[in-house]
Amino acid sequence: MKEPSSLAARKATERILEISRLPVYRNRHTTLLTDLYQLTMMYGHFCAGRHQQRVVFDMFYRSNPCNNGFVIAAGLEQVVWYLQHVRFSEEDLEYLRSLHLFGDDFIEALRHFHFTGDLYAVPEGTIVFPNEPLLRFEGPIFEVQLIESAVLTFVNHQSLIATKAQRIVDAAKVNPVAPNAPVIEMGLRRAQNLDAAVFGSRAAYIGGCTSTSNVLAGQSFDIPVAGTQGHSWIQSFPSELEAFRAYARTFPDATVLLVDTYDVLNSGVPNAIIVGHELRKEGRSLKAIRIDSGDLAYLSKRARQMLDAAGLTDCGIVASSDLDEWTIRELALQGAQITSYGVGTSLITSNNCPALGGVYKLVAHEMNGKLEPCIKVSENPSKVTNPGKKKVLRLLKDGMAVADLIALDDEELNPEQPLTLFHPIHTYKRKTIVHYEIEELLQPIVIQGELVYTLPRLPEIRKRVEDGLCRFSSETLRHLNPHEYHVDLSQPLWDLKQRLLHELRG
Ligand SMILES: Nc1ncnc2c1ncn2[C@@H]1O[C@H](COP(=O)(O)OP(=O)(O)OP(=O)(O)O)[C@@H](O)[C@H]1O
Ligand SMILES: O=P(O)(O)OC[C@H]1O[C@H](OP(=O)(O)OP(=O)(O)O)[C@H](O)[C@@H]1O
Ligand SMILES: O=C(O)c1cccnc1
Repeated sequence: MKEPSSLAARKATERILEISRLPVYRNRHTTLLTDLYQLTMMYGHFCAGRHQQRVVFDMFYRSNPCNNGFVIAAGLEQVVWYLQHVRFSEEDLEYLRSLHLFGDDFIEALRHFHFTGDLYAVPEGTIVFPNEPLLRFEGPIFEVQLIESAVLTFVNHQSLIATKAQRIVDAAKVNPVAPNAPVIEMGLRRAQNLDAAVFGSRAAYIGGCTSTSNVLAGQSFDIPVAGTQGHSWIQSFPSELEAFRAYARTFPDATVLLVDTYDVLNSGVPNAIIVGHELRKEGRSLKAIRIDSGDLAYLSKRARQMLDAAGLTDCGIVASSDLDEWTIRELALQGAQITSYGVGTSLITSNNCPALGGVYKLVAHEMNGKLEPCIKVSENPSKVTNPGKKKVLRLLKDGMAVADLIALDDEELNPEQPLTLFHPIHTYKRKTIVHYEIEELLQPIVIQGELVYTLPRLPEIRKRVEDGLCRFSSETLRHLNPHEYHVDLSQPLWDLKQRLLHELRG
C-alpha cells in the first residue's frame, strides 16, 4: 500500500487495515477468484498492445429479487478489501503458466498487477433499483476486466441476503403482539458453505436482523450473537425438567428453554413454568421458551395462556421451524403469540430467489485518447445498456424520493428549474417536478488506486437502511406486487442512447 495522500485517505487506509486483520479476511488470497475468460481477454488485449486502454464499466442489476420493490446494496466492504489486495503471487503465476495458455511476457506483466483505477459506488445500505449503476469502475482494461467476477460475487450475494433479510424482518413487525419482534439469523448450518454463512450473516444484519447464532460472524463484524439450545441438550438428560434446570443454573439471567422435544403443551411448557417459578424465587425470570415444530400459532397461543395463568407474563415466546416472510405474516394473521423469531434456511439461502442477477457492462472506452460511450444492443429493449460514464441522482421532494435519474456524469441539474421526467421505454409517460432536492448516490471510493472512503461500521450501515426506507412510499416497500419506482434517464443520456442505437442499426 502506498503512503496515503490526504487525511481522508489516511483515515480510509487505517480502517481497511483494521478490516484486513479480521479473521474472515486475514491470510486470504483470492486473486484467481475470476473466470478464465477474464484472463484470456486480458491476454488478448495484452498481445494487441491495447491493455492500457481506459474503460468504464457499470455494475447494475435488471430486476428485483423475490418480486421485491427494491434491493439493499451490500458487499462494498468486500470489494474494497479485494481491490486493496488483488496481486498475483508466485504460486498464482506458476499455476497460470502451467495452463499453457499465456506467454511469459503476460505472466511477467501480471507479476506487477495492482488496481490503479477509480471506483465510485453507492454506500452499503443504500436502497437501490434496477438498471442504476451501483458501482462504476474506470481504469485500464487490463485491471478493470479481471475484477468483474469477484466484484459480482460479493455484491450480488450480500445485496440479495440483505434484501431477503429486510423482507423477513419487515414481516415480523406485522404481529401486534410484538410490533418490533427481533429476528435472530440462525442459518449457518444451512448456508452454502463458509463465506455464504459468514458474509450472509453480515448481510442479514444489514437487512435488519438483530443478532446471529454464527459466532465467527459475530467476532468478525461485531454482530450481537444469540442462541438458545438444541434438542440434543434436552435429550442428553434423564428428563426434560432436569435439562431445563441445568440450563437455568448455568445461564440464570438468559434462560430460554426449548419446549418441543417431547410434547409442547403436556411436558415442555409445564416444565418451563416450574423452572420459571424457581428462577423467580431467586429474583430472576425465565426469559423465553422456544417452539421449534408443530402448529406455531396454536402452540404459541396455548403456551401464552399457560404462562400467563402461571404468572409468567413477561416470558417471551421464540418461534423457529422453516420460517420465511410469508409464514411469519400468516402466523400474525392467526394471532400467534410470538415475540421473536429464529430464521435459518430461507434467509441464508434466500431460497425462493437464490440469486441476484447483477451484471458488469462496458459503457465507455478510450478512442484516440478520449473516453467514448459504447452500448450493448439486445432484441430485448430492457437489456440494451445505458451508454457512457454516468451518475445516479435521487430526486426528493419534502424528504420523500420521487424518482431516480440516471444522467451523464458531466450533466448539471438546477433543482430550481422544472425537470421533466419520462419513462425510458414508454416515453409518453411523463411528469414534471420543480423545487426538488438531489442526492448523488455514487460516491468516490477509490481514486487512481488510492482508497479515499472510510468504510463504515455495521451500525451506520443499518441506520442508512432504516433512514433510506423512510424515504419511500409503502406502495414501493410492500412485498406483494409493489409499485415500480421510477428510474429514468436524463434527456441527454436518452438522446445519446438513441444516437448510438441508430448508428449501430444503420
Ligand atoms: N400455524 C401455522 N400456519 C402456517 N404455517 C405454519 C404454522 N405453524 C407452523 N407452520 C409452518 O409449517 C411447516 C411445518 O413443517 P413440518 O410439518 O415439516 O415440521 P415441523 O412441525 O416443524 O416438525 P419437525 O421439525 O419435527 O419436522 C414449517 O414451515 C412451519 O414454519
Ligand atoms: O428452520 P430454519 O429456519 O432453517 O432454522 C434453523 C433450524 O435449525 C435448527 O434445527 P435443527 O433440527 O438443525 O437443530 P436443533 O436440534 O437445534 O433443533 C433450529 O432448531 C431451527 O429449526
Ligand atoms: O440458538 C439456537 O436456538 C439455534 C442456533 C442455530 C440453529 N438453530 C437454533
